[in-house]
Amino acid sequence: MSKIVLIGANHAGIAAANTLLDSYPENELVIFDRNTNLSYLGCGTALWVGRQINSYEHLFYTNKEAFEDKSAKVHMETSVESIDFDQKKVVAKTKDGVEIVEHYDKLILATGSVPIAPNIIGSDLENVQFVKLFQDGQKADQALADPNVKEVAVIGAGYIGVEIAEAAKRRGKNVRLFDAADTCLNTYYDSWFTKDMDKVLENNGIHNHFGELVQEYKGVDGKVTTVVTDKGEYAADLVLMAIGFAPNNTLGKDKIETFTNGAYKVNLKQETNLPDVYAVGDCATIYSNALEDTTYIALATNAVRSGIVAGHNVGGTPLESIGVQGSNGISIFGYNMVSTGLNIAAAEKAGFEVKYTEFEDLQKPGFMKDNGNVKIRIIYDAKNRRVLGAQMASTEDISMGIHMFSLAIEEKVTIDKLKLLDIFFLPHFNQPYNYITMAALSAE
Ligand SMILES: Cc1cc2nc3c(=O)[nH]c(=O)nc-3n(C[C@H](O)[C@H](O)[C@H](O)COP(=O)(O)OP(=O)(O)OC[C@H]3O[C@@H](n4cnc5c(N)ncnc54)[C@H](O)[C@@H]3O)c2cc1C
Ligand SMILES: NC(=O)c1ccc[n+]([C@@H]2O[C@H](COP(=O)([O-])OP(=O)(O)OC[C@H]3O[C@@H](n4cnc5c(N)ncnc54)[C@H](O)[C@@H]3O)[C@@H](O)[C@H]2O)c1
Repeated sequence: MSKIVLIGANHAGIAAANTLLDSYPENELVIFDRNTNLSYLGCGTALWVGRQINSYEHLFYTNKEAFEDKSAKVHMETSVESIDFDQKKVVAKTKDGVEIVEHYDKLILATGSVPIAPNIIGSDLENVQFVKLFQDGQKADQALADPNVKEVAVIGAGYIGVEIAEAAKRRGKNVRLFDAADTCLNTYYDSWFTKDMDKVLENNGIHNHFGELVQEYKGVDGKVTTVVTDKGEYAADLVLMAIGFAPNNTLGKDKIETFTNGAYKVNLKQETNLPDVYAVGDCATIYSNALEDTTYIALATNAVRSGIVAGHNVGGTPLESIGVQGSNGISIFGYNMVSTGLNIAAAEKAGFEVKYTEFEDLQKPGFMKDNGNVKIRIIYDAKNRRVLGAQMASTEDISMGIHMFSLAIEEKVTIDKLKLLDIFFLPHFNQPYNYITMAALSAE
């Protein structure tokens, strides 16, 4: 029997805890989390704040009691302040200032990520906030309910920014979306796709300010009123900041080996360089099959999988992660985009000699009603023809197709293997000369 201490009870920590409690109940598990809630699905923030779903109630999928029922000791609203890795001891403080000391045989760090705080004057003004925690969602929701809040500025047109800009627009606000890059979602998609999403945003009334750098927030009586950029000044009653996540590495950064961005470096078993210390989710690195190297990708899906892997290793069953492709998707005003692996910029940055093939067509035969256009691009290594990435976009639900490319990247499939791949045909779903086949066939 081992005593296991787990720090952080959100998606990664929960997956690790459930794996341990369900498969290795003989161990003792102590869980710490500094928040009031656990298991909040951030992916639902924009849906709820934008009133595409009525409330936040179902955005939590478990609670403290569920872990206590399985005999875990759970300390909520208790922040771990320090770890003595030599003495195998963690020191935590409850919200009332009471110190708790726990020794461990094995430690799992699941402390997640923190939003990157841009260095902008006036960031401490009222109604300037991040969009990460449930509490952030509540604050944004309340601000949007205020009829005096008419102008909303969103900083960062990545996944959170684009989603929350849509939400604010759905709440009837005048929305400006700022990004340093010259298009939205630039880290996930090539401009052939992002330019379409830029148009979708504009057509739905969002003002895109791309290639524009925010420099200052000005306010009156402590409350934000204005966003100042290198190109102009704009009224803003609410500023929502989303320029990415950084790993929350405060507890271990001095002792544990870290990646370039500070994430705890882990191997395929989620082990850090310190014996009996594991790291999972957004605070840790991950192995990318596209890069064939270690990288950092903050996604709930990765968090859950890494938590399961760590849970088994800590429990005593050796298990290696199979790596990830960073598969992701977004749906904005009915326009869907999905991607996996590397886009062209990321592949070139990683040193690949890149080729790509693309195709655009109706999803279904022309005689079918309710039919939409589909765009697909497949990126491959010019030298060994290995698939490195894929992107697809449509008003249709094309989401499931990207999983095939995820597996293709994982299994190092070449573009040529996809040319005559057996893909079924039924008019309700696709065309006999479907877009995946057509893109692959036309690869140079
Ligand atoms: C608005 C939004 C939308 C998103 N949408 C998606 C999506 O659609 N798909 C997707 O795959 N991903 C999405 N993500 C990303 C996803 O939420 C994160 O990748 C995921 O939450 C990572 O889980 P985690 O458990 O590693 O870290 P976190 O969720 O950051 O959790 C870390 C936990 O550790 C606790 N903690 C930290 N330090 C301490 C300490 N010292 N003591 C005690 N407790 C501590 C925190 O309180 C927290 O509960 C979204 C994120 C946001 C914010
Ligand atoms: N649908 C999904 O899968 C989903 C949804 C939300 C969040 N997430 C994940 O959560 C994490 C955080 O999301 P996010 O949207 O904060 O990050 P992100 O990395 O998706 O986007 C950050 C954006 O901010 C921009 N940026 C960076 N510095 C800037 C600056 N100084 N000024 C202006 N713009 C700047 C970047 O160009 C980028 O477009 C990501 O890993 C994301 O994948 C995923």
